[in-house]
Amino acid sequence: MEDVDHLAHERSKAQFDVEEMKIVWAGSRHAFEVTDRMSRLVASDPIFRKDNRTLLPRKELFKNTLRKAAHAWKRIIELRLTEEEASKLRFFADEPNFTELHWGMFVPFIKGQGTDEQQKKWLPLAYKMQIIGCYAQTELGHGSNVQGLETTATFDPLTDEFVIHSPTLASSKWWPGGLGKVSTHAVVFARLIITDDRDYGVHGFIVQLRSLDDHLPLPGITVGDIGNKFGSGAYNTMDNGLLRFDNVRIPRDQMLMRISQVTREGKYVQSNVPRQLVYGTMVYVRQTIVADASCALARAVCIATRYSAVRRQFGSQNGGVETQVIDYKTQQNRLFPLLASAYAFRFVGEWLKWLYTDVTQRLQAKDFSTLPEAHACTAGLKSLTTTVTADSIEECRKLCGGHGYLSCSGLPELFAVYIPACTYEGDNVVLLLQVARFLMKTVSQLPSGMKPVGTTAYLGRVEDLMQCHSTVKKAEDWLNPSVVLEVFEARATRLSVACAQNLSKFAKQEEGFLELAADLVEAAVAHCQLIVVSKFIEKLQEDIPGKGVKEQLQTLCYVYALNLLHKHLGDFVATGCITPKQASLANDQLRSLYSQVRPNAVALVDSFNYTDHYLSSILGRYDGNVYPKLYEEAWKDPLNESVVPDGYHEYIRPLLKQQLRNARL
Ligand SMILES: CCCCCCCCCCCCC/C=C/C(=O)SCCNC(=O)CCNC(=O)[C@H](O)C(C)(C)COP(=O)(O)OP(=O)(O)OC[C@H]1O[C@@H](n2cnc3c(N)ncnc32)[C@H](O)[C@@H]1OP(=O)(O)O
Ligand SMILES: Cc1cc2nc3c(=O)[nH]c(=O)nc-3n(C[C@H](O)[C@H](O)[C@H](O)COP(=O)(O)OP(=O)(O)OC[C@H]3O[C@@H](n4cnc5c(N)ncnc54)[C@H](O)[C@@H]3O)c2cc1C
Repeated sequence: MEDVDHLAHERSKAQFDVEEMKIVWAGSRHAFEVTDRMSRLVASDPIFRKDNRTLLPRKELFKNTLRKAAHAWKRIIELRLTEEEASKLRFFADEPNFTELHWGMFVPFIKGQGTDEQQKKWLPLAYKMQIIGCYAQTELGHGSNVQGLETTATFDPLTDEFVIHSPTLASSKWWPGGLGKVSTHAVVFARLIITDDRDYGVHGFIVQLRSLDDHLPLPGITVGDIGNKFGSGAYNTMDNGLLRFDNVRIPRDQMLMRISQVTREGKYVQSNVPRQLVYGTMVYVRQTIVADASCALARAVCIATRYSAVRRQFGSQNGGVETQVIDYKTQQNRLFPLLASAYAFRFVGEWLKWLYTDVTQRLQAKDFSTLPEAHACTAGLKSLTTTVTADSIEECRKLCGGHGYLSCSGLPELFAVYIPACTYEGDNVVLLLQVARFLMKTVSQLPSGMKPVGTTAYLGRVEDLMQCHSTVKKAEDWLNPSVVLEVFEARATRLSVACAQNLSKFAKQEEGFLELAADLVEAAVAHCQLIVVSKFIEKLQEDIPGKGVKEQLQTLCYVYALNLLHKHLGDFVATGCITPKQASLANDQLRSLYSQVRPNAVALVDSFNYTDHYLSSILGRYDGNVYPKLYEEAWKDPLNESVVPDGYHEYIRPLLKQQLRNARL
């Protein structure tokens, strides 16, 4: 009972309107209403229970996932859910499975790359799940280097077909989710080869893999699961697959032909659009991954914050209660920046969604001017937010001490499910190098008078930003958005310009890129952090209703920015943006901001509006009733089904007897 009181007391200290903050977090009143309804629907349905997930062997685990996915689809149809509601329902069901790839990559790929006729043919089948699709790009030998893929699609003019073939072992498709055991169809990336033996590079094709009658692989197709992955439960609910083609024939009209076409005569026709549009689905998914990062981070932070308020260690005097661990400054210094990051990533995710919608509309009007920026922003922010989120989930585990290591804390499985986000949809370092390429191009165009726009507009003020020195004289001076923004802009500019100057010393730019890659990645990170800070500041310019809500967000914005400044002090001081004295004032200010966050911390994580079902964590329970539930949970473990364990007679008893005999000798 004592623990329950702890959280009620915490909630009573909040200095803002939690219900209004829930709406800010959700993005709108409508989004809040849908999210809330869907999360409760899932939580109240016993088929979606997940407390036994880490204990199931793979085959049972997988079958159970299929059951849940089928049940989710049944509910979506029965309740006539909208696309938005259906996607929320799948999100809260919280179990990686083939439907993510079907709805998240297969359908978007056909929408983005298919002609009107192709969309008319394939989309209705996919929407009704009469076919199930996946995204088969990566191969055993190549993932990052998409241009290096080896699968071939050779046009045969005699039969008007493409022949899909895996010429080497390394060309086997490897990793696609949903491929191993479920998908009937795949979008397959293959090198297009036309009769003249000319290689036209990588293109997307729809290939049927399994019979729609008995689910057996079609002739020429070898397909299976790639095996167990990191952690128990976790991402093993997904059938990541392998796939080989032995001269499999598909009709010509199964090459996705919105961007380029092969005619009946075998002529290659390139529409008047950049060829990079074939990567469009990756841009789309990277943008959704940024939004998901804030959810995963918020989930870990919610668990760690509630538990830190419940957990007490040391400090008891005269038999009184001990100190809540959340009151230790070290705990605050580790936890509150993560809380601030969850909010920061939420807002930058909202902005990125806007950017993606904007670039999509422009592309439809044949305006390709913002495509490079959209690629750089989605790649860079995907990299930044997933790296921070993965590291932060592990930090939250440590913040929960020993109990964080228990499966029932929810953190080990969250970590195991989340960490591949640093790799899929582009390895995070490879993606940062793309951002660096974009920055170097922008800097190199400055002398010709080119005015950068969008997220690189600050580089247009390169001369000022190379010179400026922060004016901060006392700690409170850091509580000024333009002061904060200026130092982040100056640091990003100076790191980029230094890289550009070093690059110019190389005779061949590509050699310079290889040699300076580590510095280039640091410049890219600085640029991406600046985007997050600036979008948080922009969010604060909006009219935000609700008592105290804006003030809390302001505090979190400064925590986010000043903590980054503290962590990357080397950059800020070495590039001369701030002095060591100003850095120390920033740290003083940060400490005082932690004191402002402290009474609001539990309410700030309540604002995520997560159900106990979604959190699946005894440490993060809404009611804070941790110890009795931990005790109860321990007894549910299969090892506790018998008092004396299996194996006692074979292995423990003889050992003990042996010891006894030895002792008597
Ligand atoms: C219950 C919990 C749930 C958790 C939440 C999960 C939800 C989300 C579901 C996710 C499920 C995961 C599924 C995973 C799927 C996958 O992983 S699919 C495979 C993804 N693969 C990759 O991302 C490969 C990464 N590699 C690349 O993207 C590219 O090859 C590259 C490295 C970016 C480019 O290499 P390069 O050789 O330089 O490229 P070129 O092809 O030569 O292009 C050069 C120019 O093109 C520009 N460019 C590159 N990419 C794009 C793009 N996408 N859009 C626009 N422009 C692009 C590039 O900047 C160059 O431009 P210039 O310099 O101007 O020439
Ligand atoms: C859980 C999961 C799900 C996936 N789902 C799918 C899917 O549905 N469909 C699909 O097609 N693929 C999928 N993938 C594959 C995924 O997209 C690739 O694994 C990813 O793009 C990374 O490529 P890679 O494996 O070739 O890594 P590699 O490129 O081999 O990376 C290995 C190391 O080399 C470094 N490196 C590589 N190139 C460079 C460079 N140029 N400069 C500096 N360092 C470099 C990387 O940073 C990394 O440290 C999935 C992967 C995972 C883990």
